[in-house]
Amino acid sequence: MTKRAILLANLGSPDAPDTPSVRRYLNQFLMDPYVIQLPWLLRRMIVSLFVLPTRPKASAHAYQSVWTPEGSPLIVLSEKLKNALQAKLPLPVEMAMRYGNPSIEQQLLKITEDKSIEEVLYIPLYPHYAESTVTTSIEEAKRVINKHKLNIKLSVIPPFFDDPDYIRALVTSTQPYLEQSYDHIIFSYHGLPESHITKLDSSGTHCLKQDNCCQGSHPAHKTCYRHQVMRTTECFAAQAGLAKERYSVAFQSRLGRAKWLGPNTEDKLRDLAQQGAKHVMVLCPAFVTDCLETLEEIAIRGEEVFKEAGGEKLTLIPCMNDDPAWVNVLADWCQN
Ligand SMILES: C=CC1=C(C)c2cc3[nH]c(cc4nc(cc5[nH]c(cc1n2)c(C)c5CCC(=O)O)C(CCC(=O)O)=C4C)c(C)c3C=C
Ligand SMILES: [Fe+2]
Ligand SMILES: [Fe+2]
Repeated sequence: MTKRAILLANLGSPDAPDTPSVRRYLNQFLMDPYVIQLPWLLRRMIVSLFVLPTRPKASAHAYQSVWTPEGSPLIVLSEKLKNALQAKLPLPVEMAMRYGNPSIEQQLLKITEDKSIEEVLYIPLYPHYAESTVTTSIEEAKRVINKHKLNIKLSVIPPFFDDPDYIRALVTSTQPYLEQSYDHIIFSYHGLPESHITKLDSSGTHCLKQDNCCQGSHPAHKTCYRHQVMRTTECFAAQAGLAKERYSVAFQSRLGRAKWLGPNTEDKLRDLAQQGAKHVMVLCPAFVTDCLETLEEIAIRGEEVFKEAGGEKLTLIPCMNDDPAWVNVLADWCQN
């Protein structure tokens, strides 16, 4: 039988919540051509002239508000997930970050120290397809394998946005919150520039051409982030028995001047408060582990926006993190 190891891959955080560390992290992250999809010189100019002079300080401040004694929430929670999965499996399990540490290079080299490993089952921890998450993680793993001539087969778990096991785990981990009383739930997904989606539509006539283009089936949906988040929402609502008027979809974390997917989460929070909602709950299914974007952007800043507009309470529904239902799903995927 093939001897296999598991490598979970998440996005990554700065090494520390200070301005120089955040500057290094943002430089690595935003100079990735899959993230800012512009020619190198233009990307270099935008990152150096418009992002690095101011954003590292502001982001460091945001990171400080959620940093834990053990480190960045994203890294700490990813590590917990890895440990919970390792406890269920007789195979080596490692966790790597696309940006920062522990790097994909470091972890693939660690795995292949055991010369009997023949295959790495690679799990990018993103339910939905995007070049800025899934593709870049896979390409980085391939680069490392080629660079070090590693003698392993890389098998990749594809985006699992409508996988029934994933949906069931998401509903199970959310259930205690669904039982509370609330006015509305926002499914807040990380946003994307619209061009990241339209450029992958080989027909050139489908993606984002109409409001309802993401419904039904179309070959372009294999790489359509918007379709995939709509499917997750639809499957979740069906499984949890959520009525249509009790939830909506919005997109967070917009950056820069390009046109991003909408509606924007902050605008949605304001609208809901102005329509009289007092208690909103926010679920962020684009992330499987809590991170800056959930703990700071939604639970701290989102709550401020909601309250300033007249709302009373915002509840962030935690990501699946190391919930046993999710760990069991991952363990099944690893064994089959
Ligand atoms: C053009 C910029 C960005 C794209 C495209 C993008 C896509 C994208 N990101 C995630 C998941 C995460 N992003 C996180 C932080 C973060 N994202 C961007 C920019 C883009 N993301 C920046 C600049 C940052 C850093 C923080 C900041 O300065 O705002 C994180 C959290 C990291 C952490 O340490 O906690 C996650 C997770 C997805 C899923 C996605 C595309 C679908
Ligand atoms: Fe991001
Ligand atoms: Fe679409």
